[in-house]
Amino acid sequence: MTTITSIKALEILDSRGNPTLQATVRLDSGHAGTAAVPSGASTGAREALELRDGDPTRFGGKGVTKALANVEGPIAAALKGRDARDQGAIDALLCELDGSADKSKLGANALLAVSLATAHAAANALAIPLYRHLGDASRGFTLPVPLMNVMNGGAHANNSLDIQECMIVPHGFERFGDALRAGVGVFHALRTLLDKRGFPTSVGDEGGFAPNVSGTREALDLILEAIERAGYKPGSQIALALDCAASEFHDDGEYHLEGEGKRFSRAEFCGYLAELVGDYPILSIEDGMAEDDWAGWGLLTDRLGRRVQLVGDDLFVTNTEILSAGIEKGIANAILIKPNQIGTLTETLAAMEMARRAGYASIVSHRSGETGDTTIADLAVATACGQIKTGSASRSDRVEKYNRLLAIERELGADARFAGSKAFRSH
Ligand SMILES: C=C(OP(=O)(O)O)C(=O)O
Ligand SMILES: [Mg+2]
Repeated sequence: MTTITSIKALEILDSRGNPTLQATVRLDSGHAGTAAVPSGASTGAREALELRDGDPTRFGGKGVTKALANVEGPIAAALKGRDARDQGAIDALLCELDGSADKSKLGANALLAVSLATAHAAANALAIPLYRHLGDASRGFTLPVPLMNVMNGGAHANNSLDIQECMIVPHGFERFGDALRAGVGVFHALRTLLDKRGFPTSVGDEGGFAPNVSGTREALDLILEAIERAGYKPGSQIALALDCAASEFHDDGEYHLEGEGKRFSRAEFCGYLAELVGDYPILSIEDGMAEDDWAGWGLLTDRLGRRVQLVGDDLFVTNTEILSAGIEKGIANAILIKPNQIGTLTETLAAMEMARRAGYASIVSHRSGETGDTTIADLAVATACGQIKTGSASRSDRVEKYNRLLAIERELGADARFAGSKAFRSH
């Protein structure tokens, strides 16, 4: 009933207009599962490789013809006849087929599209939602707190803001739907406020506004004002989070905030972030130091690790080998989870489990180049990790994930739990 009979791939477009892969896995029962892979802009150097064609005359080298051929060729041949319910064995076979440390032979995009589509196919054949197929009903299903990126900067917009993401965190609510409604209310209030102050209200890659503010503080002041104008309490109901994506402005051992005209040593940048934490209700800072500056990460964790969530994205790239080294050294206290950084669902779940055992939080995340695929919403609920980062409320590629979470909350009814403020209590 769940034996794989065929695998097909389709080149589709992501939210930046670049080609990406969608795979469909069919089973002998007649059921099928489809999934599409996203694509990052501020990628970590140690991410699994996204296979691109490199032909500059077609989509500037970003074509996926080779990855598509790998799905329909060697991957389909090897997986035909396998049981889609055995995700671990399917993913192990995918890794074995590729055989490289960074998935560069077949491409992490080819592998992930098939890995996720297999999970969807199995769930469909079993007639259960994906979160039930991936999760453990005995642990219960928990809706995550949304980390909503309302102000875009860095590699995600062409404005003056060096910090890549300024997010709102609606954690002080009883239900996911209430938290989302509050977050969206702030987004609308921020649009009105920016318009009033003469800023453009066009948006960046993740759907947040992208004004030319004078620096991080002006961005955070505007967001705090929007929270109040929307009728919510900053801090206790809606807090703030940052993704510095600091690897993007780390050069020659220094951190350069070009938009603010400032350069910092690692200790000074640590001090800059500590002052922000002192002055604003910031719950979480992602990539506050560059991925190759582990000494900086040590400083930052010593200074702020007991007060705020410190998230490794480019730092850990959803990779258990790198995460275990970080845990050993005691750096950061949370990991961002992006399935396409590692290439299979099983390896993604392994990173989340390793984090959980070490007391590190996991935040399931989109990429800046997205599709309508909503797998990450089910993944966040299935693992009860408590947090999801999937952009703002103004682009359908982001809204799809929020709408999927609303549907799950409705479906779970009285069994639906919301992670709320508890998601941040470990620090
Ligand atoms: C989502 C992010 O951006 P990208 O997909 O460009 O890495 C991020 O850095 O957390
Ligand atoms: Mg990041």
